[in-house]
Amino acid sequence: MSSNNVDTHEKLFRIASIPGDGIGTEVTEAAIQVLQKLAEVDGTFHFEFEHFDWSSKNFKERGYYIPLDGIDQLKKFNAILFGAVGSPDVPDHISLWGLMLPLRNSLTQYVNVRPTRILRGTSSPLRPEVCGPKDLDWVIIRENSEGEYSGHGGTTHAASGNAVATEVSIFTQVGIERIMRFAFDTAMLRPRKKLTMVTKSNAQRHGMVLWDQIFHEVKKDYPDVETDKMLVDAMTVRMTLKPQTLDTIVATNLHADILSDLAAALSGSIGIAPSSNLDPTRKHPSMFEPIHGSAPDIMGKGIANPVGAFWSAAEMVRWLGMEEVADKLMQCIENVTEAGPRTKDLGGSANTKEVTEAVCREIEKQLKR
Ligand SMILES: NC(=O)C1=CN([C@@H]2O[C@H](COP(=O)(O)OP(=O)(O)OC[C@H]3O[C@@H](n4cnc5c(N)ncnc54)[C@H](O)[C@@H]3O)[C@@H](O)[C@H]2O)C=CC1
Ligand SMILES: CC(=O)C(=O)O
Ligand SMILES: [K+]
Ligand SMILES: [Mn+2]
Repeated sequence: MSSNNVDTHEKLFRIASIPGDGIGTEVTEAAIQVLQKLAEVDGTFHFEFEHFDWSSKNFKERGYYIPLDGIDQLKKFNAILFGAVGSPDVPDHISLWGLMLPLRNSLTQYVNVRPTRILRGTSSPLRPEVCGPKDLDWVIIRENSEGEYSGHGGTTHAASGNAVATEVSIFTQVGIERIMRFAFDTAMLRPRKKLTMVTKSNAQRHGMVLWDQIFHEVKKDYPDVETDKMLVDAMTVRMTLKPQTLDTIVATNLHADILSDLAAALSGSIGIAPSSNLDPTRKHPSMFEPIHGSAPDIMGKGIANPVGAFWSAAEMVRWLGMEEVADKLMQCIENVTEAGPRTKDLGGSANTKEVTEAVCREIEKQLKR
């Protein structure tokens, strides 16, 4: 069927786009271009994008990131494509708590899935004998709603010259159990059926001990999953020196935030790493974004690697139920990481636009019916 002959049976997906700041806007625009090309060439589904200008620039003018009815507006969409938030002229805790974290919290996106592997044609900065192309293939399941990013705490006594600040981590049985079950379910779907749980339950003696206990309980329901546990400090060593011993990983909000940036670097670049902020109940839309931030050091230059945003878009397509299309999009992305053009972080000299156009050409070539 030609793309100008619209069939009423074609699926329509309504996507909210929140590009945010810095390179978030650059890679989101690129991802939308790729998704539109995908829909056009495949011809069995459509995307309708609505753009939300919830940026730091508008925050400075209006005094808010998300308008009062903003979360309700988002609830009408099938999914959300997010860029990044953060600007040198707004304190980072204001921008993160003005946009990113309220979205994850209000839409009960309690899981953050962060897969990492070495894409075709790229390599790890680790020595080849430590990490060959197939030696790093992980999925990090990050708790995305509580823990160290609960936002509870305060500052007092500032005027006394001895300020007191608390940053309270909150761990709940419900929150821990649901992330554990998601992690075990994820491990079950992977060939190695292997789950490593990360905590710091030697020094953090309450919340992390509860993590250990609940992990132990939930494990009984998954006899086919091979498990082990690591303290987060030692985990950084194992990720770096024995990457092939890991597969699925579950960790708290903070620990997994840090470990996933490390994972991205070990797989070649922060610029390729995707994430899915999921509401597994599907009551609310889930949100897809590269794991990187707004990268003020390279914003406006047009050189950001869009691959992390493309991979996130592929995960969105998968979440919307189109497994095969998602796989094809990943193949197209990897055909480009393999043959080039590549951006500077992957050792090339191409800009965002050139990589985006190359992926669009691959889609034309590979998906033409
Ligand atoms: N989910 C979000 O919206 C996140 C927002 N942030 C915010 O972003 C701002 C900058 O944070 P940083 O700590 O500098 O982290 P960052 O991820 O923005 O940048 C770290 C380094 O990686 C490079 N980089 C990141 N993405 C890249 C890409 N696609 N292509 C090529 N190079 C890339 C940057 O140029 C920089 O040198 C801050 O305001 C921070 O709060 C940070 C992380 C996540
Ligand atoms: C905030 C942040 O760094 C992240 O969600 O990855
Ligand atoms: K991001
Ligand atoms: Mn992060």
